[in-house]
Amino acid sequence: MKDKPNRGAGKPTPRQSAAPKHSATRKRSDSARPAPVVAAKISPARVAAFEILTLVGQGKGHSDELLHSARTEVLSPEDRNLATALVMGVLRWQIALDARIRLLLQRPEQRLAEPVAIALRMGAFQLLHLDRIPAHAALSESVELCRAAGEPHATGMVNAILRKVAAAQKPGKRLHESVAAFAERLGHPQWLVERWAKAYGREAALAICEADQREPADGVMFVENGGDLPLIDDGSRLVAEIAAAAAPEARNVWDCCAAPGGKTLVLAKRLASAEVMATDVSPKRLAQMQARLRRYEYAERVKSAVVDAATSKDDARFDLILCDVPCSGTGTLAANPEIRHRLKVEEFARQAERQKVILAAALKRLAPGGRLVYSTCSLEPEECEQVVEAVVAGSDVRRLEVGPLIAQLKDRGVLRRDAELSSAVRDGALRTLPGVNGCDGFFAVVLERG
Ligand SMILES: C[S@@+](CC[C@H](N)C(=O)[O-])C[C@H]1O[C@@H](n2cnc3c(N)ncnc32)[C@H](O)[C@@H]1O
Repeated sequence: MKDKPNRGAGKPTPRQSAAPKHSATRKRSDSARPAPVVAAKISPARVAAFEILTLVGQGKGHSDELLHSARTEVLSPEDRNLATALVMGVLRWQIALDARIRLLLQRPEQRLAEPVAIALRMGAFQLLHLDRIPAHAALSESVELCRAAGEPHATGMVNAILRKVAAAQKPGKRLHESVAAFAERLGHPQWLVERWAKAYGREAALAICEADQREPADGVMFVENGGDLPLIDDGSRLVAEIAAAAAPEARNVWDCCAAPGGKTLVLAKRLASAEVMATDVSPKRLAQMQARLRRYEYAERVKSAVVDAATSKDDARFDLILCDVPCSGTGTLAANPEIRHRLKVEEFARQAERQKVILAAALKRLAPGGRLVYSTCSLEPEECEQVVEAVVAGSDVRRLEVGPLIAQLKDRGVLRRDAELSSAVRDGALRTLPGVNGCDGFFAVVLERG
């Protein structure tokens, strides 16, 4: 498991909640509401998953936060596991599930009410992807969720569709599949996967989609994992290890977009005699980072503050700056499955604008001869190579190759010798791809001030 920060999840108020109406105290005379007997037929895990999926769909919370909130604390460990599997699984497979469900509707173009759509997705996900759930439980509890959510008229349709899903064969992988076909089969927006196929090739795009549909696994890239080091994705760790290796003698280090602090911890551990300043624009995220840093003795010396890296008037100079900018996060869809449902292509240009401002401002704080690592967890060239090109053009900053730094990390026994990273270096920059390099998709480039 990754050492997730304590996330203070926003607790939806009863008015916000689209939870199935299963109160045991509901009056029988209220015919517009489900009878209390319905509540007994739905497991607490499915009720919680339904509520969380509703909130995520309404943009009222992030799945990870909601799955670590009071909403799931009351569940038994087994129920919490099932709720997590349902929420993350439905978010990962939603596009593929909807496509399958649409084919089974009498009128495929009809728009389903959101509670009905969620009940159907949950049922279809269990039938198609969870081996240990009996089909009758997946089916009947989805029907009851639909009824309890105030959609009793749709229960017959939910029942009929899920019976057809259960009766049909599980979707198989076809030999000759178009990019559009595997994007849908693997629950991704077609436009996004077509971009990846263009940038990285069809096979890599397929590998990315497949990796995004799996639970994130523990890392295998590094010799030492956990213990004194944070358990973070290998790609994230690699960025921080490269930054530390880029300036081993650094005395002043600035992690300018630091929260929740995974890379800060690696920097503090590796650069044991450096002063490390970790800042973030978000007070809430900074507080989460501070709580996390307190768990590591060696991070006691890390100073932290709320700072907008784009507008800070401070003129202190640093030997090493890590500029791990906010981004679309398309390299992290396995851990953040809902990103794909909200993303619009315009987002990349919007992100790029603020990334350029942050990078340009951070570069001004780099001491002569100092090094800056610009990184993202995005797969999109607009947020990666193109930002660096735009900011570095005409400046006294030059790009350094990451290949030799990766080799050094292997020589020093930090990275495993057999870590397959030759394909992760493109044009001198780090470019990891999910499903290809065994970690999330990260981009990093090392810059040096003349
Ligand atoms: C990708 S996350 C950083 C992840 C972090 N480096 C880690 O490894 O745990 C980007 C962070 O940048 C912060 N951020 C966004 N705009 C910023 C700005 N103008 N100045 C400083 N931080 C900013 C966000 O609040 C977010 O915490």
